[in-house]
Amino acid sequence: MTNAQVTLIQIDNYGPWTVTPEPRREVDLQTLQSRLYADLAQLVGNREGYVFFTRFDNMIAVTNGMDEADHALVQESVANRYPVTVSFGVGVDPSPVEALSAATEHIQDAGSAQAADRTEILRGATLDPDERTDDDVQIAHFDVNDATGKYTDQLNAFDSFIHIEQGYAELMRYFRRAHEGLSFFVGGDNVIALSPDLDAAAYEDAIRHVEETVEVELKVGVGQAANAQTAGMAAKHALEDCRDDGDRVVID
Ligand SMILES: Nc1nc2c(ncn2[C@@H]2O[C@H](COP(=O)(O)OP(=O)(O)OP(=O)(O)O)[C@@H](O)[C@H]2O)c(=O)[nH]1
Repeated sequence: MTNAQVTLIQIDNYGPWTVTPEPRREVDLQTLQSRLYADLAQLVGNREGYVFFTRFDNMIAVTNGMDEADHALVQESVANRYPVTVSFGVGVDPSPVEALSAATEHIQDAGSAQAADRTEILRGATLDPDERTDDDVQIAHFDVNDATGKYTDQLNAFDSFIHIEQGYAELMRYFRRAHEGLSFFVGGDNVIALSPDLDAAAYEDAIRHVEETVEVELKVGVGQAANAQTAGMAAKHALEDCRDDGDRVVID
């Protein structure tokens, strides 16, 4: 049974900061955002979690295994390195959507994303160590079939990008609505999803829907473990099994 611990990461008062005292150079904002993401990926990754960049000013992390003190250390590290701070809301639930909703409520209840006096919030409960199990996190690693042969080596780079993004857009919407999973584009032709306890039929259904709707063919490897890193690595191996055997879905 899954029990996802999801942390919403929000840059504090970032909108006003980007235009104070006047609009800041876009290249500098892009650099700050990508470096902050990279640092968070390391800080959370070193504690066996995953971070997804989503909108960059809001990022979503799978933090099973991290307690409140771990979260506070990450916040402190960001505050020491950057001209901005981050707030964290944490939620736990068998459904990733519900966990993220709880995490979001904690942040929203503390004040607006653009309130100067709402900084470095850390709210919500982490999973009690006694309640942790070896299958709290289900991770699915989706990949477009032969993206290189069909798109990258055939079309111009922008048209390839449109195909990949359309596949992602349809998957993210459908998978959230039909199966309560949260899927995130992670680069190339890859999408990683945080799922509730799903079986192969659910993944078959999602892949069929995307293929029928936007004609993008996917395969998926699925892993389940105590934390995101271990589950994600199992998912990658399952994806290799898909490649070897020509399967669309392999659950580790
Ligand atoms: N983030 C991430 N990106 C990956 C991973 N594996 C591949 N990629 C990216 O995806 C691109 C396409 O690689 P593949 O998915 O292996 O190639 P493909 O042409 O789709 O072939 P098949 O997946 O075997 O059907 C690569 O150029 C990388 O950018 C991964 O594990 N994680």
